[in-house]
Amino acid sequence: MSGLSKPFPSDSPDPRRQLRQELRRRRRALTPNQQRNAARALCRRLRQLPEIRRARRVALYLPNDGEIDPSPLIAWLKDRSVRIYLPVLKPLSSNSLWFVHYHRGTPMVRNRFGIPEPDTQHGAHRARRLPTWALDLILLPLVGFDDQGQRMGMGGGFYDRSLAFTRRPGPRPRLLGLAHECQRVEQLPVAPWDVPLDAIVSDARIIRP
Ligand SMILES: Nc1nc2c(c(=O)[nH]1)N(C=O)[C@@H](CNc1ccc(C(=O)N[C@@H](CCC(=O)O)C(=O)O)cc1)CN2
Ligand SMILES: Nc1ncnc2c1ncn2[C@@H]1O[C@H](COP(=O)(O)OP(=O)(O)OP(=O)(O)O)[C@@H](O)[C@H]1O
Repeated sequence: MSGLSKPFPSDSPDPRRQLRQELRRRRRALTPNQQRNAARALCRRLRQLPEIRRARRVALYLPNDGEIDPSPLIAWLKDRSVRIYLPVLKPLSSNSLWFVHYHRGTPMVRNRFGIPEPDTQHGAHRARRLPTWALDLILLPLVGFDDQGQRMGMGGGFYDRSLAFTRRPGPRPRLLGLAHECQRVEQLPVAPWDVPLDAIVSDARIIRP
């Protein structure tokens, strides 16, 4: 690897990586009871937001690694005839995401990180995939956030790559980042590829940048 593409010399630890580890450790330390209460408080807040009340097509995620759980919303969304989508790792290591319709009976497989996702090996998947610009709303899992509305993810750049188009004019989904309140930090560094969010919602607050 050339020295230029390396953000930090290999003999000094990357501070972003250390912070990510610490924030992931915090959310994994939450008890099942704390997780359940946080998910309820989060979903109560989300149900009040215009972004979600207006949406017909919503992408969410199945929680992993202690992430705050948006799945209590699923029944409410279905009652409103909202179509639900899940992120799927795009094959051929482009490190970006597809969004695939998720319903009762969707065949699921575990991706390379062990997270269940709709099985795109099945012939029907093309029809169930929606171009990302056509979603009304994406709920993104966050590892960290700050009061300015900046976010940090798992570090793969999957969401950033998949949402880079939102900086250009044209139709685009609203973006809400979701996190536990314990993932809030004073200030996160901003990277040039970081896609701005419309809001961040935790179990304790809503931040609109
Ligand atoms: N629930 C959920 N689904 C999601 C994401 C997410 O963050 N949360 N993603 C958001 O991008 C995508 C998957 N991205 C991920 C990126 C890294 C790791 C992860 O655990 N990395 C390990 C290293 C694992 C390995 O390389 O074998 C680690 O950092 O410890 C997991 C998911 C799509 N689906
Ligand atoms: N639009 C993009 N095009 C190419 N590479 C990108 C893009 N966005 C991010 N990346 C790369 O992805 C890597 C991870 O980015 P970063 O640490 O910001 O991830 P993250 O925001 O925590 O993850 P995620 O977006 O999956 O939630 C960076 O090294 C960056 O170079």
